[in-house]
Amino acid sequence: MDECSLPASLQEVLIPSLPASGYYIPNFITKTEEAYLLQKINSVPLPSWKTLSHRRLQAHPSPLTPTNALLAAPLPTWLSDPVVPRLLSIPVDLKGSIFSASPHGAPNHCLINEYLPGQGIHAHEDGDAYNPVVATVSLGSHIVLDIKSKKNDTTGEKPGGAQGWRALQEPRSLLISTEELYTECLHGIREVKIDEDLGEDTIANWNLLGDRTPFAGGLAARQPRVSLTFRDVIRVKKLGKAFGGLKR
Ligand SMILES: O=C(O)CCC(=O)C(=O)O
Ligand SMILES: [Fe+2]
Repeated sequence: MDECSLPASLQEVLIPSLPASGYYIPNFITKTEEAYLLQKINSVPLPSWKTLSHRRLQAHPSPLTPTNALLAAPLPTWLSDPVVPRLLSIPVDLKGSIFSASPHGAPNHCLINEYLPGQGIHAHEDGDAYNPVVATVSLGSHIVLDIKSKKNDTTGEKPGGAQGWRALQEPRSLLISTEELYTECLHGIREVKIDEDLGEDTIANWNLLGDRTPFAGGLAARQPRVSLTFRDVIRVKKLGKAFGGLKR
């Protein structure tokens, strides 16, 4: 079977144990769409990749400027279709989409990260260049995203304990982080080849997974994984302005 399955509303796929709104949709894209996206991503000219010490990265339509603005340009169609219209078709609480309240009503930027087994990303926040919604599609492998609160609570304890929370993202799934999950928490991916201790008590979205069988033994070996992270950059500069005004 090669079908995607969408919920009638995002509320149906809210991850209940996270500190604020996180949503998880398994099988958000099909295997055919996953293969197509991977083929397009891997056929870009090599200089389009920015190689970092623990992953490599493409930014579409372009990297942000030093002042965190986006030079106005559409996302490439191969990347936005069908993912973005599908994402916007899911209502939140039966009205509007998860991007309705964001400045452009839709994502205008996508960072593509590639991780080999054993690679990851340190705990960080995505910051205020973006409207606080990030929609991540996973290709090629599962991953465990570690989430922790930035602050201690009033009792001096860290919400979520020292471990924080863990979200398991299956290949072809969509994970959305918004509200305090975006603004008050850090997220990262451990640099391991095998994810361990996977189960109902340790994985926040365990009951929302599409297929728990690959993780039922509590262990899962990672494969190369590519993530598409769609966001709305708040400041967009028209090209004429960015180059000091080409019009006379
Ligand atoms: O690959 C992921 O799922 C996370 C990537 C990420 O946190 C980022 O690009 O800011
Ligand atoms: Fe991030």
